[in-house]
Amino acid sequence: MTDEAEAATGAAGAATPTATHAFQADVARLLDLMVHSIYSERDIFIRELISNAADACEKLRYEAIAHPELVADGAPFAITVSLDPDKNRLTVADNGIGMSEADLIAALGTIASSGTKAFLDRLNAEEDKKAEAQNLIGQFGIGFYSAFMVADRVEVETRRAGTDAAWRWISDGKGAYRIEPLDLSLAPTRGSRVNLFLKEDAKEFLQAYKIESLIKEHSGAVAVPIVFLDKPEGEEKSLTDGAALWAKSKSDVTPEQYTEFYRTLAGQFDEPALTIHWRAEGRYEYNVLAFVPGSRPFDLFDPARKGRAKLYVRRVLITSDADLVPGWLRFVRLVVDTADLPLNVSREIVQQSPVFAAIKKGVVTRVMGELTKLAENDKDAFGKIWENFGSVIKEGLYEDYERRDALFKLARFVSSTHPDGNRTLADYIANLRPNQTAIYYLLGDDAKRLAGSPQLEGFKARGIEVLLLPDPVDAFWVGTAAGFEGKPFKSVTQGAADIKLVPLADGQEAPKSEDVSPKVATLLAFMKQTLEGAVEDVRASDRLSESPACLVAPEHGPDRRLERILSQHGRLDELSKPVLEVNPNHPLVTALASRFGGDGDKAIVEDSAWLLFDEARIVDGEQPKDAAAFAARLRRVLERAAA
Ligand SMILES: Nc1ncnc2c1ncn2[C@@H]1O[C@H](COP(=O)(O)OP(=O)(O)OP(=O)(O)O)[C@@H](O)[C@H]1O
Repeated sequence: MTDEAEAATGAAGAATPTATHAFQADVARLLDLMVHSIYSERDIFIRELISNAADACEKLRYEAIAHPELVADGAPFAITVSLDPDKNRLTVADNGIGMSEADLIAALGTIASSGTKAFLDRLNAEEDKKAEAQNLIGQFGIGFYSAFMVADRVEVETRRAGTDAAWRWISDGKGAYRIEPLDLSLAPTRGSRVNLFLKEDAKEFLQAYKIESLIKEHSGAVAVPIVFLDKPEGEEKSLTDGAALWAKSKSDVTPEQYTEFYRTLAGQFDEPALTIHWRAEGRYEYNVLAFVPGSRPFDLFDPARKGRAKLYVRRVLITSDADLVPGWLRFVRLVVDTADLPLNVSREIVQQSPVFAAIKKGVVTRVMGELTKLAENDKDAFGKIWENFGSVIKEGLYEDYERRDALFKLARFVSSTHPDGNRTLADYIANLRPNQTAIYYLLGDDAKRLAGSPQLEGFKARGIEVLLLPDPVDAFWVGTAAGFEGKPFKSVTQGAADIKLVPLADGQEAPKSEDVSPKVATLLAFMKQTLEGAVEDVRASDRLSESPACLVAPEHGPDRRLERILSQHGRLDELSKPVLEVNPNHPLVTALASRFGGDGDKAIVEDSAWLLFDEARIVDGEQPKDAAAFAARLRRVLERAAA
């Protein structure tokens, strides 16, 4: 304990005794990792503490709108980082909101940071946890607890703005922390001081040049000025001015500053894939700085589908969680600052105002415009964005009717003829075959497996391109979209294939399904009878050329993939029966047709009908209908073949 700490405990301890609290189990686990491991990326503690200090200042700036007395001392917001080499101490102090005793218990004993939660989830999912942690830690905003990577004791001295009580939180990061009252004469006037007593192997963080360069590198874009003191009673040195980057003109901002700012904003430590910075002028005026991340944020597929957008009104942070982009753009990280919204109403009311709606619309239009421009001018850069976020942007095809056409122009697809992706619908239309009347697609859950689907064979033979749609959202937009450039979307697994009029790619004439031999027709009728209850129909196919059979949905039934998704989510009780399409020219089918007759042969044909049906299910990614019966049939057929 520091000298001051002892004095304070002595002075105020009599009135309110020191209380010891155990850390929440998850925190204890996290701390154990911090305390016992040496991380190559432990530098990050400084950016985390500065980011908390900046948040504390922004919170107070907001509260002071309704309660100006909270900042009556008139001290400008600042973050001070100071070193005391004799005491082995590094301090990050702020004059922000501060914490009450209850705040301390709620904030510094539990997992508050979403980044920390995600980090722990990843660890849970990994086998070799510690080794993995080392690689991961820099990518997550793991918050306050990162202090224990470099400190063997942390003391937080804090006073909630506007109150007359101050507290000291003390922990060595080993399972418990204590909170004791702090004499006001030793406490900050408002805000917090986070004192780190550095570990033996972390003395490098007492070197002024090291800390200065870390702060400039990681926290240069923080919106509160940062001051540095290399020793007690040393001279204050201003490291950053806390000017709002978004309010500067583009020519005054370097790419490094944009990247730093993106990292603080996104809590993600890669490079932004696209930076969009503009000032809107006209009816409403606002500054926007928006980024498309270089990689997927960990919460991209959270059911809440929330983004991270900061709304400032005249430099006062109103909320870090503003509803400024629709769900399908939730990966865009952005700041909007405007003078056109009122400051003296609640966060909720601000976001219900027509001005807010107009800004939101302006933001979405601009982001869409920039994405479209990038797609035209730099295919590779756009391709990377699409790879990370295409499956999210496609949600807009379903949800945002107004922007659907613009989104269709943006969308990229993998197709049967272009397995590497990057196909636009315009490319598709330019590649239509003679007499082709629709844009064909195949839904599934894995583009690679889709590429091998038997349902594609007849299309391939005719050189018809088929879009392979592997994302769950595809099943929804494709079912509601009217089409593109006058061509409807049509599933290749639904109804009869209407491709007879399209000539084969090799110029040969395709056999027609209606021309099947009487023997095959009899076989199909028998198969239908055998599979009764499991299929709606058994019929000759136009879409197969190599495989003997496949399953498709009835003409007016929903796509089978859509049905499966709905049933997995409990929104459909019963799947509709599929149609088994059989290739009338396949050697297996013609052989079965000619053997069909005697009683013994009937048994083979029965087994074959079920096996073909189950095989088609397996190829579609499903289980055989009855695994034991499937195994018995397969064995019987193999025994015969081996006899
Ligand atoms: N300097 C500070 N002033 C006031 N409160 C603080 C300070 N530092 C931490 N806190 C409180 O402790 C909580 C936990 O901090 P931590 O850094 O672990 O997560 P976080 O900052 O909430 O996470 P995120 O990085 O996702 O925003 C904060 O939410 C805040 O309430």
